[in-house]
Amino acid sequence: MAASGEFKNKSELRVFESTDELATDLAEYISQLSENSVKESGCFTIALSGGSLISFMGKLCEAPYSKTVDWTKWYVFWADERAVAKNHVDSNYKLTKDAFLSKVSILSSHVFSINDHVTVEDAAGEYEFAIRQLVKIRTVGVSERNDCPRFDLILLGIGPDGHVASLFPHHPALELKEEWVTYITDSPKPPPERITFTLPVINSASNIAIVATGEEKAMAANLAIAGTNENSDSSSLPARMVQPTDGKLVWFLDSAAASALEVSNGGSKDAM
Ligand SMILES: O=C(O)[C@H](O)[C@@H](O)[C@H](O)[C@H](O)COP(=O)(O)O
Repeated sequence: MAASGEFKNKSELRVFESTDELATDLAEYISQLSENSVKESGCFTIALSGGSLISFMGKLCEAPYSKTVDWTKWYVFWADERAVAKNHVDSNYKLTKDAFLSKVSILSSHVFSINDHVTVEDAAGEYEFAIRQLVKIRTVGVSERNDCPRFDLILLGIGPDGHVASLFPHHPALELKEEWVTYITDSPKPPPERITFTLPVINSASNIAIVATGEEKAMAANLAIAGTNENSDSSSLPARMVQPTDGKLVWFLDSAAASALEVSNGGSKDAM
């Protein structure tokens, strides 16, 4: 690791010289959380996003993790999904299935993909209902501060515009307080119809990781991490609104994505 450090609200920043190093550490991080959650509650609930993130999870499919992770205890969800058929090249489910799910032994009954046969509105409603049932029986934990699900880990990417999941700058979906899942029909990043966790659900997770690689993410990552201007409109940068209420946030950046970070302390980037 090139640098690491803790910053505001006990969040952690990890910067890597290469995406390969990042992927190695991300696999170890996820496997540790899985082990701890299985010990504590008998299962591991993880929500994934789309984009490059999934390729960085590839090392989990290799030794030692392929054998040491207790895959049968995993419950897989999506923090966001594009409203396309599951075999469409834009589908986050397809991306995850091809690159990850098909290579490890997660039970198919533990994979909570989003219905692609109904309208985006109905699919969002069904997905929230499914999560509510799992919260009721405590397969998914519940936040003590609100009635939100408390996923063991939510993995997010970030767009150059600072979006996370399918929560885009200035979008009214950022304001939702009661809903767990919502849908949008006007995503600036194609495809336009998407289903997404709301901020209360993201922020109720026990652990949140945001993975950013490449120079085009550098400005957004800096603004979200340094977040110096408290008075600025936070909805202009959804990633800055990721603030776990009672959990831990870890940023995984490669050196290109970390290149605009204004904070640095002898290379440790921990003066935030
Ligand atoms: O389905 C999606 O589009 C996403 O979940 C989205 O939030 C993604 O994670 C970011 O846009 C980063 O994507 P990249 O890592 O590919 O840039």
